Amino acid sequence: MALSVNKNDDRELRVYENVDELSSNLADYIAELSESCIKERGVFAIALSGGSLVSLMSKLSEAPYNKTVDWARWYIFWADERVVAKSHVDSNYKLLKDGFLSKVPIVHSHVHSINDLVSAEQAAEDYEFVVRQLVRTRVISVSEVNDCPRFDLILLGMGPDGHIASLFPNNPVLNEIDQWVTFITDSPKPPPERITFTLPVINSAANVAIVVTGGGKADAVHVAIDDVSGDCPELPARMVRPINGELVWFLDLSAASKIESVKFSE
Ligand SMILES: O=C(O)[C@H](O)[C@@H](O)[C@H](O)[C@H](O)COP(=O)(O)O
Repeated sequence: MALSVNKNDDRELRVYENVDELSSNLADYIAELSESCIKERGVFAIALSGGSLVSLMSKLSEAPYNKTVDWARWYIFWADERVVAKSHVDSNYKLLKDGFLSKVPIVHSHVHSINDLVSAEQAAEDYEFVVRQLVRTRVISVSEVNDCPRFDLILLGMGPDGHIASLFPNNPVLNEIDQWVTFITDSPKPPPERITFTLPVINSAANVAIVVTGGGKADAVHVAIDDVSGDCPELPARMVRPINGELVWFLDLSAASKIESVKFSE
C-alpha cells in the first residue's frame, strides 16, 4: 500500500499504487468483514452500487476467497439500481450477476434485486418494503441510533461529479430523511430513472467503503475529503459520514493525487 491515513474522525483513507493492488486489498477487506459479521451475527448483509466497483471487487470471486468465504450466509442488496429490465445492459443487477454472482455460490433467495416491472416510484416503495421485512427478521441489523437498517457493509463508487449511489449533486433527494429508499427520474448520468438508498440509510451502515480510481475523479475526491472552504456545492460523497460506523476510502494514486491533507512521498 502506498499509504493509509486515519483522518481525525471516523474516516480512513487507503491509497494504493495501482488498481491491481487496490483490488487485492478490497477483496481482503470485504472477506474480513464478512468473516467477522458472520461470527458476530450469523449473516452478512452487503449492499452495492454499480459502475467500475464490480470489476474492482472481482478478485473476491477467485482463489482463495471463492473457497474461504461463507457464501451461504451472504445477503445481497443494491444501494442503487437503474430502473430497467434485469436483462438490460444498463442494469446493475446484470452487471453484478455477470461479474460476480454467477461465480460464487450465493443462495438465490438471498439476492434482493428490485422489481423491474413497475415504475421507479413503485420500485423504490417495493424495495423499501423488502428491506423492512429483512430488518424485522434481523437479516439486516437495525441502527441503535435511529430505526434505520444497519447494513454490515455498503460498497459505493463515486462519479466525477461526486455522486454516490444515485444521489447526485443538488438533487432534492439528498434531503430525504423519512424514506429508506427513494427514486429519481432525472439522473444526469443515464439512464434517467433510478432508485437509491437515502443518506440516512447509507450513514447508518456499520461499514461504508467508497472505491474510486483514476485521475478524472481527483478533483471530486479532493472536495469530498479535504476541508474545502468557499462556495463549493455540497458533494454527495462528502455527506457520507456514518453515524456509528466506519468509512474507508479505497483510492489509487491518481484518484488521490489532489488530496491536500495527505502528502505522498515520491
Ligand atoms: O448505477 C450507477 O451509476 C452507480 O451505482 C453509480 O453510483 C456509480 O457507482 C458511480 O457512478 C461510479 O461509477 P464508475 O465507477 O463506473 O465511474
